[in-house]
Amino acid sequence: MASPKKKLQGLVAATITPMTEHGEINFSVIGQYVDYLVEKQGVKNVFVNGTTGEGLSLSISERRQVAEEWVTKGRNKLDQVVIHVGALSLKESQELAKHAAEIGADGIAVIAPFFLKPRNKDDLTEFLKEVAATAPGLPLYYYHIPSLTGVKIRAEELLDGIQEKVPTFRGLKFSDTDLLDFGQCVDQHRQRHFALLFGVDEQLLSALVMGATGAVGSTYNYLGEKTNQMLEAFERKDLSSALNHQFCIQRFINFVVKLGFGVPQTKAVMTLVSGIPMGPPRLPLQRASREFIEKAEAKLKSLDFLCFPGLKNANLEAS
Ligand SMILES: CC(=O)N[C@H](C=O)[C@@H](O)[C@H](O)[C@H](O)CO
Ligand SMILES: CC(=O)C(=O)O
Repeated sequence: MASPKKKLQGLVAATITPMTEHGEINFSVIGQYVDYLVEKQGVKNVFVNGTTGEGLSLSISERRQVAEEWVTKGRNKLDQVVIHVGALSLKESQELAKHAAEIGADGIAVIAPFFLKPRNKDDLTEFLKEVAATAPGLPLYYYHIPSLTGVKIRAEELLDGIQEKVPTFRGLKFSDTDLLDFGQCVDQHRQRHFALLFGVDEQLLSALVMGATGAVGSTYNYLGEKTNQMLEAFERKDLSSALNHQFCIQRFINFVVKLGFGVPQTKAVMTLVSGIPMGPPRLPLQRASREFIEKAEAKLKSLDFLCFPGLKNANLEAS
């Protein structure tokens, strides 16, 4: 049975899949990437092969290899490695779930199949149950991201009674801006101690107020330290500092969103900030433009000055 003791909390970085200029996975930098997250960003949990990791654009064999590399390189360094195993084919999801269990991952996450879609909560629960059954020792998280899957089944409804059907169910990653739905996930399931992880980084503070137990996101790769400061301020009930941190994060995200922000741009920003080459994305995504990179770099430098007074960020200077 999935161990109930290790609750997934705090920040979870949605990992990028580093690629070479030729579009192959660049496994050689993952060890360095783990160290960077832990040492420079204070982030000790990862969510592998999700949206940011282009998980659905990788082959099953690549997904297995990426998962293995994170588990291996993260050993004794990371707290939890959660592998996203969602796929259009139940068989593929099951294969990936079984593999995640074999390699010693700490949990699995599953998005709703998004081509031939579940019609309702029961169909979706059935799918999750079948995936979960192949990894009975691993906590399972539902990955709710309706803007990308088009599956709009409300999370609050899905949660209702799910543990009776999927005993390893432990929570969800909620990547949506519907705080009524998210709030009701918290409110109606207090006794269950689910991990309710928010996935819209620019709105995390609102979700913390609503009772989020943690967050999974792309920006924690490079704004992890900053976001941790927000979490700490929130913990000590210093809402005005927490809000200042959130606004600082918003200023950057708002700026890049206006330029067009997605996985290719996340890869470029992470390369810039960490110095670790993330490479281009895989088709159909196209690499970020030179213009985007220059503007994002200038913005990061100006925010460094505005939001981190007295803090020298050598990583930015070096890029
Ligand atoms: C659609 C998408 O990729 N969402 C990510 C996680 O779910 C977020 O981490 C965003 O990248 C982030 O909030 C910036 O908008
Ligand atoms: C953001 C996130 O959780 C993902 O990339 O899957």
